[in-house]
Amino acid sequence: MASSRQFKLAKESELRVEVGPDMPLRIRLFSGTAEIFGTELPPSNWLSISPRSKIAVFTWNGATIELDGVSEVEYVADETPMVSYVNVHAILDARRAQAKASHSNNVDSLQGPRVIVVGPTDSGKSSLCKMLLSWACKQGWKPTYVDLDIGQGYITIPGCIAATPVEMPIDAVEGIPLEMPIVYFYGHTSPTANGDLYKVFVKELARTLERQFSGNAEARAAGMVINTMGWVEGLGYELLLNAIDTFNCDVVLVLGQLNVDITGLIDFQFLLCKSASIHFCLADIVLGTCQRAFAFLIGLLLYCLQEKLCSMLKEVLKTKPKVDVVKLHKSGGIVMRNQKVRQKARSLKIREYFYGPINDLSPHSNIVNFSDISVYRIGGGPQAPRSALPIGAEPVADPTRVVAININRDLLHLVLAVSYAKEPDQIISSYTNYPSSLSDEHVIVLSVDPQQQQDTSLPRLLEGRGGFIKDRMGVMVLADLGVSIYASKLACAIDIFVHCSNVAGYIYVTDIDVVRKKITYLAPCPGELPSKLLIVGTLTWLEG
Ligand SMILES: Nc1ncnc2c1ncn2[C@@H]1O[C@H](COP(=O)(O)OP(=O)(O)OP(=O)(O)O)[C@@H](O)[C@H]1O
Repeated sequence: MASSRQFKLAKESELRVEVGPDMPLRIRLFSGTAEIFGTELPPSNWLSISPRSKIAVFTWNGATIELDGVSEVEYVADETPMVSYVNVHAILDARRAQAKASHSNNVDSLQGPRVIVVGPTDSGKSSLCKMLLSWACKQGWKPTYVDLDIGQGYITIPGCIAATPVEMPIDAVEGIPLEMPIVYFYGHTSPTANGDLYKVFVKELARTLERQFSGNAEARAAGMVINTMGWVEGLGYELLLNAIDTFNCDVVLVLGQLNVDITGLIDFQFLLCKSASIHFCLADIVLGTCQRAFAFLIGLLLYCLQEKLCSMLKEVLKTKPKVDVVKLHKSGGIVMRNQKVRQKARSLKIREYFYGPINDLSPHSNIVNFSDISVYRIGGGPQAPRSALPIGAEPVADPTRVVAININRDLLHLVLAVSYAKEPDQIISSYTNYPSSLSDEHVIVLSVDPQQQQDTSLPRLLEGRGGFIKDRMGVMVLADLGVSIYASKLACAIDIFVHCSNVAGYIYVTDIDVVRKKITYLAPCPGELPSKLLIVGTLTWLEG
């Protein structure tokens, strides 16, 4: 659909648009008021919406919207879940005010709402997060956005766990301005690559935010909005529970309930045929029926997943009366994305990092010698020798071990993170915190020097460097780095803290010259890298 055209929206309706793959689409508020995912459109100005975007322009009181350029799909829908979303916002707003008042009155200071949005893939989690954040900003709050979605990360690039304060409604084109985001580079787009490392980063991020909140009552009262992955079964579910617990969440919003908007589907069907004056032929009817049946089945699947997720969460969280689990409809405008489309979305997000959301940035190509940088992978390598493990236990890979890797052509087309760490052992380091008195809560297997296997005295262990903690065979295992393991039936509760370095940014490897030992990379800005310590995962990108 090309050329300029207008849509008159009645109150509480929305214009849904899917931009084509090649050209941006221009959009303008002609009259009335309207918003894109919680951010109001400025009057009269044309906005350029990036290719492949799918957006909804919603109006509370009625508006006329003008479009200019090519789109794949555009239609108006008057059934939306927006009223339920804004009701959630109103409750969160009241809790923020309560938290602020408790701080000013010097009574026991309450924390602002910590909302986690969960649901299957394509249930509208990121869009709802944007709305809740933008509406909160409109009321003058500065909530913290936490993005745990390594598959379709919004704050920087996929493969990261990140957080940033949001100080103004999120720009529909440019996204969140990133002043000082906290970013940990996990390096993979699936948690199966290293689920333990994912948890380590989640814990570290929660701890860092907690520290910031303790010195900033305003940010604490504004609370957090946490986006999550769409994987809600098996390990995905375990990681959700872990996140709810680690961030001390008190509101769990479960998205995905079936709300099949039949009129929307029919409209969509018309639009697919790309003609307003459509003449149904048999093929159209068959195609339409298949699509409706397919959409219905997908909807049913989502419904089952959401029902199951919601009842599982309610059951598990019933011991925590302060946690509200709320089920919400997903919007009928969301189109399911297949693996290929999701991969393309990831690729666009990485491109956006280097070139900007509207191609307004110029990345720089640089060349360095192999000897000028060091590349590390996190995870892998044996945790401890078999001889040092408890009888019957198998050595496992250490999820937080930092391993130096050889630079070779395997790095080609990978995205690497530039660590803020000064030394390799600062990329991830850990320490233990022993309680002042012992309790019977845990049986701990602690590590000691293999040469002195009988030396299991606590003072000696205090000198050791902690590794990671893992629940195995009903015991907690603390594997020490450089010191191997010995089972000692000590009854005590200990905390292990893992400190991870934030990352400064990313580079993309465009060429490796093994003969001249030189690496060519793309960086967002010119000049030397802020650190020579780089982290690699499995995140690839093919430019173009
Ligand atoms: N009301 C709507 N109308 C049209 N498109 C929409 C609407 N709401 C969301 N979308 C689009 O649908 C797509 C999926 O939505 P969103 O990213 O919010 O889902 P998600 O659950 O976070 O997905 P994922 O599981 O991949 O993280 C996005 O491109 C989003 O812009």
